[in-house]
Amino acid sequence: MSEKKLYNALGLIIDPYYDKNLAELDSIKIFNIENDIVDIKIALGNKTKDQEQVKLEIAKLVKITFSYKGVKIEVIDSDRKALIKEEKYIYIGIASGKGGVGKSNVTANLAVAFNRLGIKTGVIDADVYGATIPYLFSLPISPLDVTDDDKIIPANKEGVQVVSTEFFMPEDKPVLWRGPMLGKLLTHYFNEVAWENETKLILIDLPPGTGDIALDIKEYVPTSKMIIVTTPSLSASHVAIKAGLAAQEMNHDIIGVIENMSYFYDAEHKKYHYLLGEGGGKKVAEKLETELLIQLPMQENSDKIYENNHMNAKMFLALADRIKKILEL
Ligand SMILES: Nc1ncnc2c1ncn2[C@@H]1O[C@H](COP(=O)(O)OP(=O)(O)OP(=O)(O)O)[C@@H](O)[C@H]1O
Repeated sequence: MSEKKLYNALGLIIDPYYDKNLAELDSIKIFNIENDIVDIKIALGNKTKDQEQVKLEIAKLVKITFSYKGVKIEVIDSDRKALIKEEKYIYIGIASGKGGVGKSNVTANLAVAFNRLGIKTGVIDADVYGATIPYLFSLPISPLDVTDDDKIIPANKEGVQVVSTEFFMPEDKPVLWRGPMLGKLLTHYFNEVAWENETKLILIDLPPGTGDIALDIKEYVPTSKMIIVTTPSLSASHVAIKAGLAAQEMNHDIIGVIENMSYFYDAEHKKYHYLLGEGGGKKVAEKLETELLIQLPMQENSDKIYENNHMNAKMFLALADRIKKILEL
């Protein structure tokens, strides 16, 4: 009887990694008691600190509350694939290193291009400090609805499904406040979004930087891939290389490099102007031993989704098609 009670009580312990209890997550894989020693084999999220917390809770319950002599706890499967249902999607992080290189613009327009190719795509705007995706899509800023089982229903524009921290951030809160909120929100974005049926790709607009969240995605989606955005300039490419190398160290598979704002084409005089220099994208691709996927021109009024017949829209279609082939979609 007490065995059953202990098993039930163990099931109520929360795995902070998923913010769900062990019973819901079906985490207890083996539960055996012999000679007053409880033997537990358990599948947990991949974060050491969270694992230690769960182990401590288990030990307290077994030894103090239920007075067993001893407990053996083994984490047998920290692979979240089995636990996160959304692994059916391909997640692609769009990273840049330096801010302002057009990462959000690329993410939004690439998502539209994938949809135009018939590949249903969602966007997670994880750039808390410069969340621009909702504005690029002209979406109203208000909290998104949730389903009966508490999943976030993405906003939808141009066939692209969008979730953004911006929808949930009170306007008057300072930017500093956003950091602590981020982990919590990201956990939701990777577990609790009601993406439409047949969604294949999820693009993640990452905050600029070479560390923290950009790389932490691995914590949420072990299989996520990366695209690095840079401009041709030395300063941007230098930081992009750092971001890419750090991502590779975390075993992220880098699909390739996008060079944005590569040149300005003066149609009247039929002349190309390389305003930000040349060669940044090529250099990043070489260093990371990956492909320079495309060089996108500078455009006036680029804070938008390009119309179907716009030159940049055509280039984004070609880019989406290239990525589709690389991913064998
Ligand atoms: N191809 C382009 N031609 C001209 N301007 C561009 C181009 N791409 C982006 N921009 C402009 O550059 C600015 C920065 O773009 P965006 O917000 O997409 O960059 P970002 O890398 O996501 O920046 P952050 O990470 O700081 O949010 C915007 O004003 C955008 O309109």
